[in-house]
Amino acid sequence: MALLPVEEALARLLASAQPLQKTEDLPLAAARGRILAAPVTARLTQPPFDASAMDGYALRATDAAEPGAILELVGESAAGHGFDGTVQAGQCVRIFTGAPMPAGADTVLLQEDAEKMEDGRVLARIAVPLNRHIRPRGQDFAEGDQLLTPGTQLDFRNLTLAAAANQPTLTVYRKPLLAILATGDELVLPGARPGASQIIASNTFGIAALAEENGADVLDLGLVKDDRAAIADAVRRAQQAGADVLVTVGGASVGDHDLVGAALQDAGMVLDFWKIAMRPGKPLMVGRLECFQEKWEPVFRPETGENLPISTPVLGLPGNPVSSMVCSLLFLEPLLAHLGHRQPPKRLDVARSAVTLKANDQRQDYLRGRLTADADGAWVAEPFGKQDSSMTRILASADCLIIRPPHAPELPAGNLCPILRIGQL
Ligand SMILES: Nc1nc2c(c(=O)[nH]1)N[C@H]1C(S)=C(S)[C@@H](COP(=O)(O)OP(=O)(O)OC[C@H]3O[C@@H](n4cnc5c(N)ncnc54)[C@H](O)[C@@H]3O)O[C@H]1N2
Ligand code: MOO
Repeated sequence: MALLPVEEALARLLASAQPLQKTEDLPLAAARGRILAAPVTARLTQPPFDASAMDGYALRATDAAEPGAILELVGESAAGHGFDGTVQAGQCVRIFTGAPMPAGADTVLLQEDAEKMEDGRVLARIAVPLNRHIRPRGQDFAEGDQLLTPGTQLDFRNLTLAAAANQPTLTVYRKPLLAILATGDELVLPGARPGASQIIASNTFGIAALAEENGADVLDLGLVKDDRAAIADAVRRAQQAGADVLVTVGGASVGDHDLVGAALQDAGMVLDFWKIAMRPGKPLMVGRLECFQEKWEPVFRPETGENLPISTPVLGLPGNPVSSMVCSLLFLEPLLAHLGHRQPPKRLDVARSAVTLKANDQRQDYLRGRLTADADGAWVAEPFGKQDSSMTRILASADCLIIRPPHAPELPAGNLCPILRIGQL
């Protein structure tokens, strides 16, 4: 059977999954990184009044048209305490940054350009043009303005704006819930003393970290033995918890103990595809669990007028840690972004290969490599000599995956090749 190309597999996975519509209201302080689900509208006009942008004196520009004008000081306007009267001809009011402009005044004399005289009057050393250092009412936004649109990822910039718009809570999309199930009789948790033939289960931790970086919550279903009934039972736990995505780890290949595909189908998974033209990660399995939970409302599609049942995507990842992580980067990350209405990180880049890359076979290869910058600041990628998909230490040292398309001819050193950046972006 021909293996499915990576791009086609990803397109099929994304096409079968609908962005989640569940929302929640969060206080501003808890909303960082979340995706807005409803527009943010200004609940007031900002600034709410004409305000001074500097410390100085508010006056009428016609009174200080020439340097050397002398003005009578009649009061003070401070932030939070405006001046109640009206500035008349020949008068000025002490004013501070952010304070309301008093009625009658139409400009501000900077404190550094003024001199307080012994008799209490104020000398303007310079001519003061009209409207100096005034922030007009509504300069930032007006009540009712739509300031942020759904789909915006909330960060320090737009959270400041939402707060200024007097919105104490924001409606955001709920985080997708990813359930992770690791299978294998040989697995024990980190910290345990492994018996003969046992190994430490590491994949869950990397997958969970990547999922959380991509805006998901994680439900760790723990370690499950190579047993169809036990695996199917764990799948039901994921469904009962309302998981939006299920990831299984291990048991995806063809060995006698690779039972995950059968167990998932026992639990109601409809298989979409299995085995991809990629290395590492060939045994990746993708399917859907139809769900019957009441809390999962059907999705209404206005384009077609139909109600679709919610179906939960299932990714069956291969057990080798590097295969698991490469499949998570290529498939789980874009899937979670799609479900959560967010943009996945921009990992695709190009680099010059530091070595000659050999001709490739039919599987798209993702070689773990190190990145350095050349004298011009362009990336140079060097693959590690060993590419075994069990080697976590090499994965942890890798800054990139060098992509070798199917049937790519030999690429002499110094030529450009596509890469996925996997270190700090
Ligand atoms: N005859 C064939 N054998 C294999 C094929 C094949 O096409 N024909 N494919 C190979 C490829 S490629 C991969 S990748 C592996 C994937 O196998 P499985 O998904 O069935 O994974 P397991 O056999 O369960 O485990 C593989 C390896 O990874 C370790 N493992 C499993 N889970 C974890 C975990 N949570 N944390 C850390 N390590 C884990 C497991 O102990 C094994 O060493 O199959 C090849 N075989
Ligand atoms: O494709 Mo497996 O993922 O070689 O290691």
